[in-house]
Amino acid sequence: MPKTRALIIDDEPDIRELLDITLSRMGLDTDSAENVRQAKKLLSEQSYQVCLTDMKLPDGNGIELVKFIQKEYSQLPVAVFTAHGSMDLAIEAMKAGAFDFISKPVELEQLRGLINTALKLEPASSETTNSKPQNKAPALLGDAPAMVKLRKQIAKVSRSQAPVFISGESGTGKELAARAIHYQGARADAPFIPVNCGAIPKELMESEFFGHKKGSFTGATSDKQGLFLAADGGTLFLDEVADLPLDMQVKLLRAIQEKAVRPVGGEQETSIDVRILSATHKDLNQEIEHERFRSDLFYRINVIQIDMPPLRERTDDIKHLAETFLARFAKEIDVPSPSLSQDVIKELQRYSFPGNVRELENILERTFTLCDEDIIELEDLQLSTREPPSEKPQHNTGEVDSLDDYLEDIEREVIVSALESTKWNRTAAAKKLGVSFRSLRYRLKKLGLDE
Ligand SMILES: Nc1ncnc2c1ncn2[C@@H]1O[C@H](COP(=O)(O)OP(=O)(O)OP(=O)(O)O)[C@@H](O)[C@H]1O
Repeated sequence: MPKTRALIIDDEPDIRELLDITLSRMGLDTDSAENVRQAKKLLSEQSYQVCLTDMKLPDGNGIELVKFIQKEYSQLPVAVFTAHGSMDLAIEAMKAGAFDFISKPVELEQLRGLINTALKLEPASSETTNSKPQNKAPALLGDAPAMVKLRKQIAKVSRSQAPVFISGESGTGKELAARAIHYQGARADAPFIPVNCGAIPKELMESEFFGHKKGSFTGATSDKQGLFLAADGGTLFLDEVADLPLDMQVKLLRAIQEKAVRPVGGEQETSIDVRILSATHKDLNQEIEHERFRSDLFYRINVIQIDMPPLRERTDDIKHLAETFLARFAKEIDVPSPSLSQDVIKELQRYSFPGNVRELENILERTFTLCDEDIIELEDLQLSTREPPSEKPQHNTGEVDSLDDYLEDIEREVIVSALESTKWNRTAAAKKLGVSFRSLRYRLKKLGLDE
């Protein structure tokens, strides 16, 4: 079997030698070039699996070379060396298509990590449909041109280590897109850690992100790892990133730039290798204008931006999405999937869906639960009477930790009481509760009471 081959481009002989030794010890064959001209020649003669290039070369610069490789050898991951602290060039290189960057002086452990990640990349597929299973990431459905473009974009950025910022209205599938990027990329076997930045109490934030040492504050009864370390080797998804308080934004920026974290109450920094994906439904430019979000952090996390299209702009996808959701609900309780009447489909296509795909999913779940017929008709849908959902509350102000859990507890209590009073006769209990048998069966399953 041919050995894996790497191309090293740097005009300093010492660096070339150091890289050559390190990569050879990792079992790679290497070639080196001291300028762009030599590099292009080697690229035309040999096939490489990874390429490392310096930024400043005697006859050109690294970014031009990255662009050239992107165009001519798009399968080849190329990483650039940057002077320590010159984040601007690193970001520019990643925007141009570099797979990653590494600061000089090169830390060998970081270099090995980078090479290993690059070698895990499978050849890019030209596939833009969703027939390919994305193991742990549910498919991003939709054949509208915007969705086809989006999946292409995701396939491309999943081959890079660049931070990606995902913008889009609530419920458009931002988390789903983040999962797809992670599970299609070289980090798929490492953890994907999603964190809702708006849901962490302010005073616990630092410890949640960076961990803490036992005894560092009241309540710290043991060491805690923190989200960055939990995501080491994998991806940290900062959902609702606009909700981070300003002081936390500073600390986060530092951790991302230094690629290291220090736990609360700890002395030592630990290096981390985490890809950062982030999202918000808010307009971050506006947040920056109002000084609620730091522009330096935005610049750092928004190396590549992906925009999720709202559902009302791709109405042709609604029928397929709706049928897929119904089939899933039906499968969960092992009944045949009902179909949608033409009027229902038209009505759904007319509706503006302020809550996007999540709202469509919720509407259908409710309709499926309440309707016993094989065909769902307009009156089952009750769309026109629906109020657009209001903004999600940003903080829980009352004593309820989660409204969903709270409502589920009430639902469970009422159902159990009805079942007890009917000696667990589900048909009689459904009647007593004024719901259909199928609806009760669905709820029992959802609440884990179906045993
Ligand atoms: N294109 C799609 N195909 C299939 N399901 C989708 C699609 N887009 C969104 N969904 C589903 O809609 C729901 C909401 O998606 P998701 O949580 O990813 O949205 P979001 O943009 O992150 O929402 P929020 O801004 O509220 O956090 C999920 O159940 C998800 O599976």
